[in-house]
Amino acid sequence: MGRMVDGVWQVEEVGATGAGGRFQRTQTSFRDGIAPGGRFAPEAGRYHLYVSLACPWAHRTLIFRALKGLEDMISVSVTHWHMGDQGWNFAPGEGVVPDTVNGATAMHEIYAKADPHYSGRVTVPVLWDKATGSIVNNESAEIIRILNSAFDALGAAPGDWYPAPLRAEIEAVNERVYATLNNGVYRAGFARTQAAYEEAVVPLFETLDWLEARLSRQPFLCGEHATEADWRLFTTLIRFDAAYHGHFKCNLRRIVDYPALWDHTRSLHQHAGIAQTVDLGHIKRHYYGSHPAVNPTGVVPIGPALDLDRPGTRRVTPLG
Ligand SMILES: N[C@@H](CCC(=O)N[C@@H](CS)C(=O)NCC(=O)O)C(=O)O
Repeated sequence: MGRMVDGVWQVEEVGATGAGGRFQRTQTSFRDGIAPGGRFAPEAGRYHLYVSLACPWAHRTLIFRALKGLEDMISVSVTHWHMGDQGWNFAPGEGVVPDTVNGATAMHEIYAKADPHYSGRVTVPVLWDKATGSIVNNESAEIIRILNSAFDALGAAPGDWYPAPLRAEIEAVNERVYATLNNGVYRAGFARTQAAYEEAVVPLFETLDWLEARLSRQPFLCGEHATEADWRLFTTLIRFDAAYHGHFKCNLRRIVDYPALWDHTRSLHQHAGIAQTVDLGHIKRHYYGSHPAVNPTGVVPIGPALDLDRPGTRRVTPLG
């Protein structure tokens, strides 16, 4: 684990903390879009995704690549699950897909190639442009919106997961889910004080209760149709019982204890192409193995036994 300072990799401890032992996530820095006539134009074969199968933010982008049928248009490299001194890297391992685009052995080389003076965190996902040799975007919330529509004219699969009539509601749900759940699990897990932990974990379970009530009334977060908001929730829910419940001490309840949330999770997991984006082996080995301050032995639990194949009852279709 580490960060870059003026283009040079520096090793540092995982889970950088701020005031009062609170975990603080830093802003991402490459924020371009893909649009006809722009610096980054839509083109089949031009873009490449760097992901970790363990990472919930990277997982969103793999899901959108699958939803939009972009597998042949956008290539992918998958990092090793273990984030050690070199950060995300391509050491050989089960499910690792090496970097055939830049031949990098670690992700910090990709950031240095995009900007030789880059300072900041080296995170996944990264959307890379093979034509200019640079990073288009490294913010998953923006990458999934790019994938949702930028390749439609080139033959991407139909389906708008961020439809105009539902945008305000999607944003409102995203805001709460991001703050208390997607990022809330990290705030609970990386807290260095009892107060910082409780400050994160209490609202986290309030949000799960709120979501359970919502999903008991309607199949998806914004009504009858699945949207981006459901997929953003899904990447946290699918990791919850396997990693966050134990490793990050989010253990008031499990997702399998919430009938509607568990059904929602299984329904999304069973949607075409999605199960192939989920790797619980990478997920468990990454979390339990990469955070020595949280789990010094690095021992990975064998459970839980999750029946992800029990049929979900919600039919996953976008509005548009
Ligand atoms: N805002 C970013 C966050 C991505 C992120 O934090 N990814 C984690 C992996 S789950 C990472 O790469 N962390 C490495 C680090 O912070 O050094 C996004 O959503 O794309």
